[in-house]
Amino acid sequence: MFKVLISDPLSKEGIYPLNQANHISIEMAIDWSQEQLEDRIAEYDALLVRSQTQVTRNLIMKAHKLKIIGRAGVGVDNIDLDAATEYGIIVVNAPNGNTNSAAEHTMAMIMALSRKIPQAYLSLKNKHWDRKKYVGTELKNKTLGIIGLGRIGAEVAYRAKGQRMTIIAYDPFLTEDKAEKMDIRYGTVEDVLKDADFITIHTPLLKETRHLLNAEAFKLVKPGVQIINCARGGIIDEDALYQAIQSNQVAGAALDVFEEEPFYNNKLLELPEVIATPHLGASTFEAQESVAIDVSEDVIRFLAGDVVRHPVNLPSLSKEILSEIEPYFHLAEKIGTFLIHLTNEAVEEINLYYSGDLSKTKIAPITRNAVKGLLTRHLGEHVNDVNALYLAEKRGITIHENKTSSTKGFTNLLNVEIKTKLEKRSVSGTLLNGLGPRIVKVDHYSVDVTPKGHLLVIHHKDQPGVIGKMGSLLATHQINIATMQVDRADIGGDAIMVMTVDRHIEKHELSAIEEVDEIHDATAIDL
Ligand SMILES: NC(=O)C1=CN([C@@H]2O[C@H](COP(=O)(O)OP(=O)(O)OC[C@H]3O[C@@H](n4cnc5c(N)ncnc54)[C@H](O)[C@@H]3O)[C@@H](O)[C@H]2O)C=CC1
Ligand SMILES: O=C(O)CCC(=O)C(=O)O
Repeated sequence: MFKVLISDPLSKEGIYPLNQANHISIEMAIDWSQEQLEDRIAEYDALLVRSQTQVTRNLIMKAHKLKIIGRAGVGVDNIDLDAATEYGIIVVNAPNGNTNSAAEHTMAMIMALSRKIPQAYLSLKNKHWDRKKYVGTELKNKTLGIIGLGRIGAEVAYRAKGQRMTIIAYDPFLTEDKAEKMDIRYGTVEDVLKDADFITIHTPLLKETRHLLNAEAFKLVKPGVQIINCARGGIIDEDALYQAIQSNQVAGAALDVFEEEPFYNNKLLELPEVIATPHLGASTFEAQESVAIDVSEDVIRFLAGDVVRHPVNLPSLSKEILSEIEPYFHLAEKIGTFLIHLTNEAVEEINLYYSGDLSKTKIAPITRNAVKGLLTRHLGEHVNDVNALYLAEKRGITIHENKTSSTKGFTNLLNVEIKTKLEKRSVSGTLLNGLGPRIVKVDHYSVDVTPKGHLLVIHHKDQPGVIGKMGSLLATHQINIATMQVDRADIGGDAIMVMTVDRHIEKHELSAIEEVDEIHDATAIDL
């Protein structure tokens, strides 16, 4: 039974798939303090959050069973992604479910700001009928500057065009061509700051976007500009915004997000030019149901061993590419496991050569599986495709991926080579149509081995009688041979035997094998 902990309010309808799933139990922790979370997190396999729970390194370090963190929403700035990756925990989010709601909220904020609706409502509630104080600004023919033209930014652009606004946008991925197709003006951040009557932000909170709107930026804006932030607190320097409003450089601001959340005191709210909502951009029934369904389904998929749809700390793959490369994951991992048993030295370099069909496909996920196979022998089962490359890099192991056209007669071939201070070892494998994975080369020896079960790899001198001696020796230890492959460099030279046997071979049995004169070494590999 997998235990899922939900620590922020999620839509009941949205978590229906989790409630229905076999082998999954759900526990709610909406009212738990951070200390309670840290005390109990070790019991859970999955954690589902919105933006409130702070998934810190400290929490992650205590989450010994945790395999997946689901963020019901877009921004993952409340999750320590580096720590999650380091501990092999996959993070998934729900990037599409709240786009519409966040864009609609932004439009509501732009209109409320331009027509001073919240201020007028408050005044009326306080029994004042004041029509002079609340004169607004039309949106028609005004310029809306959008910083961050991703999913939400683009939806805001479409809607603002409905208000007959002119749009200027900056996004590092926006090209002039794309802007032209969307019928908007392409500009730099400075262009947006200088030309816009309203500026709305739709970037994630990142190192590069922290305090993107700061005192320097407010010096560049059109006097009287109005600012909207429905993305993340911290993208605007709140002190600088306060000063800019007080000096009338900025006429007003509509804020859904703040540097510190939740808060009960923020000096910006003392300014009559500022209107605000408590992080409500995604708070609609539709968005909440949709994001909760998306993360619940990804958690179910992941716990069932299937591939997730919206990974944050792993590149996501289209269905087509995944179905093409997934069969190689198993082969790559087995090659890695086989190979690491051929050396007792520390690996310094891993070279992967992809040829045939493999040279035409996306190889990074296959590499991760090979590295996972290589590292698991010494680092244990916590190595997975999320942290394999990170763990290799931490250990100073360099990884080189190569695509080659030479197929050596195979339609697809993966050759993995490791280098240590003293030696270079390599194993190649292929996926045979209809027959599954095969190991076809061990160093320079050709073999044909199904990478499955208990293997015994023996390096020996090519002499009459060695194979017979091995058969009798294994028989005295009650070890049954299922398959055997032999290859040699030259007649009477070095040779290899790769056997599949019916059970795990113990250390003392390997020592007995190595006592045979013609045998150089014997290695047991369980795949
Ligand atoms: N208030 C709320 O309840 C909600 C807030 N959000 C926030 O909105 C943000 C945006 O969401 P989406 O549009 O779905 O994400 P997205 O990933 O589709 O778009 C973000 C865009 O920002 C751009 N960007 C990154 N750095 C930039 C920079 N320095 N300058 C300009 N553009 C930059 C990216 O290239 C990308 O196109 C989220 O990261 C989240 O923090 C999202 C949903 C609800
Ligand atoms: O969970 C929420 O309501 C916040 C949504 C949000 O900010 C996001 O999806 O990035």
